Amino acid sequence: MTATLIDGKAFAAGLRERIAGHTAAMKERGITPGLAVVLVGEDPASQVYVRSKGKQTRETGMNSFEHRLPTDTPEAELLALIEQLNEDPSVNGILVQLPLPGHMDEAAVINAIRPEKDVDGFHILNVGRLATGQKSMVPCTPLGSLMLLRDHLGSLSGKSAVVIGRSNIVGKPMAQLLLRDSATVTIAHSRTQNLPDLCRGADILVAAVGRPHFVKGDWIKPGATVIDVGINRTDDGLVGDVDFAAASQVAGAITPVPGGVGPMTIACLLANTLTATARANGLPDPEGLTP
Ligand SMILES: Nc1nc2c(c(=O)[nH]1)N[C@@H](CN(C=O)c1ccc(C(=O)N[C@@H](CCC(=O)O)C(=O)O)cc1)CN2
Repeated sequence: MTATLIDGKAFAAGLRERIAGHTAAMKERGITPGLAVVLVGEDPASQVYVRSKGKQTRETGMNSFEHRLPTDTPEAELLALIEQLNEDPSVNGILVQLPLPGHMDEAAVINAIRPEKDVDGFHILNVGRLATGQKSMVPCTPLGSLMLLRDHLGSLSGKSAVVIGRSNIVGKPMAQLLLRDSATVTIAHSRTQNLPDLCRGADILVAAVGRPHFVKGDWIKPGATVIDVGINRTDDGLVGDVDFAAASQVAGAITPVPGGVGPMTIACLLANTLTATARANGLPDPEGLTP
């Protein structure tokens, strides 16, 4: 392997330490940040993520409120819970774990969260604010990826970036953040023609396509920085969207799976909760936690 390993697990641990410091300072002023996480159903991966979110929230000194609802919960009941959390002053951040059961309208549920408590950054107002360069809540996985990129590369200005994937959770906001840092951004997807050639021109390659080992080693520009957002459970265990063994012979730097972008997602959720708490209390945004 010739590429530098971008250690998201270590970076996330450092970020959580800084968040714990900010949280302790807030608590001295009588303010305790609170994060409410809502899980509908019993998806095994979601249960693991929600458990980790609660644990890490408590470890950083924040209040954690967990709400678990059965799979067949009527949407109206979930919306009523969100309304209750919107009104609760001890709750600064609200997250509804995705995916939701099929009978629920994801957009309606997300948009029921008060935008200033939308620590996922998925509410339509936060999406619009991010796209227009206004102060917003920023989706956690792209925010974490941006932090890793900046830490490794410094300035992203003028770099050529290709984002593979156009989801609302990762691909689109990732492209917005890269653009905001003055990278030249292309969003690619399953219908993009000549994808390997397109990727070969990228200084920064973000793979968020949800297919194991989709990006091959010979798609990578020598020396490029590769961010693998994929989390694919296979018979060989958890693998990313990038063929790591091959890509790490060509790339300049690469995130592993596990231990790359994944741990940054929850750390950035805590960062967003702290930012939401600061804003709710008329305090400046804590340093280094927002783009
Ligand atoms: N409301 C949301 N739902 C979902 C989001 C989200 O940001 N908001 N993202 C994903 C899942 N997710 C957090 O919810 C998440 C995914 C992965 C990890 C992580 O730490 N991954 C580890 C591996 C953990 C494992 O063994 O499974 C890693 O990559 O090292 C944390 C959070 C979908 N839903």
